Amino acid sequence: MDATAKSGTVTALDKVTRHKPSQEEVENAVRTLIAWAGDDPTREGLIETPGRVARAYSELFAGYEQSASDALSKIFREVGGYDDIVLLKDIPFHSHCEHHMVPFFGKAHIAYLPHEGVVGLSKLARLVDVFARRLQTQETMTQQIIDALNENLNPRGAAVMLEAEHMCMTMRGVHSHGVTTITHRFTGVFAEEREERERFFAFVGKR
Ligand SMILES: Nc1nc2c(ncn2[C@@H]2O[C@H](COP(=O)(O)OP(=O)(O)OP(=O)(O)O)[C@@H](O)[C@H]2O)c(=O)[nH]1
Ligand SMILES: [Zn+2]
Repeated sequence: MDATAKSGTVTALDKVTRHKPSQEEVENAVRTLIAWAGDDPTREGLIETPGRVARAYSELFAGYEQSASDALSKIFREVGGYDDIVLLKDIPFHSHCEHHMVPFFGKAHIAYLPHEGVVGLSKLARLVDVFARRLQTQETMTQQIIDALNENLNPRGAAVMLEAEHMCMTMRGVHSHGVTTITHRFTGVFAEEREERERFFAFVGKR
């Protein structure tokens, strides 16, 4: 799959493979940016910076090497017949906007109504991380998370809400501080039944 496929829906569940530039190419690119910003990439304080930035990028964009289906592959079917809502709220995430490559960060709230079993709770936080650690828009990330839930868990319903602050609006450009962007998607029973949506909003404290 090429990098453009990641903004799709179902195909977004898999790892994104693409030509990976060499370490030398990456470090040269960072040197160019430092010089373009107006500093001297050969001065002592900056000499190791290109290597550090490359290591930091490996971590911040590790999501390209991961897949949502790996995170959600283990299903527990023995839950004593439990089939009511499973909701994780306030899952912290940090991502980067694809327009400016500047951080946006906030909280994700995820719920599903089990059908064929449940997943380990930590896996839902891992799922958010897989997509957060890529270049994103908040809308795409919201859609990718709910697609992954539906694809891997086949739940009776799924709900995802993200609330985030975008540094590209705070630190530059319009300089609007304290703005929270909220995105949400509902599928299955959550999309069909207002009562279920209300329950979701009540649990996440948005009612
Ligand atoms: N819809 C959406 N927009 C985003 C997201 N992150 C950043 N943006 C916006 O992307 C837009 C890019 O607009 P452009 O006009 O192409 O770029 P720009 O000149 O840097 O825009 P300004 O930020 O207004 O200075 C801006 O309005 C950002 O606020 C996101 O997750 N979703
Ligand atoms: Zn931006």
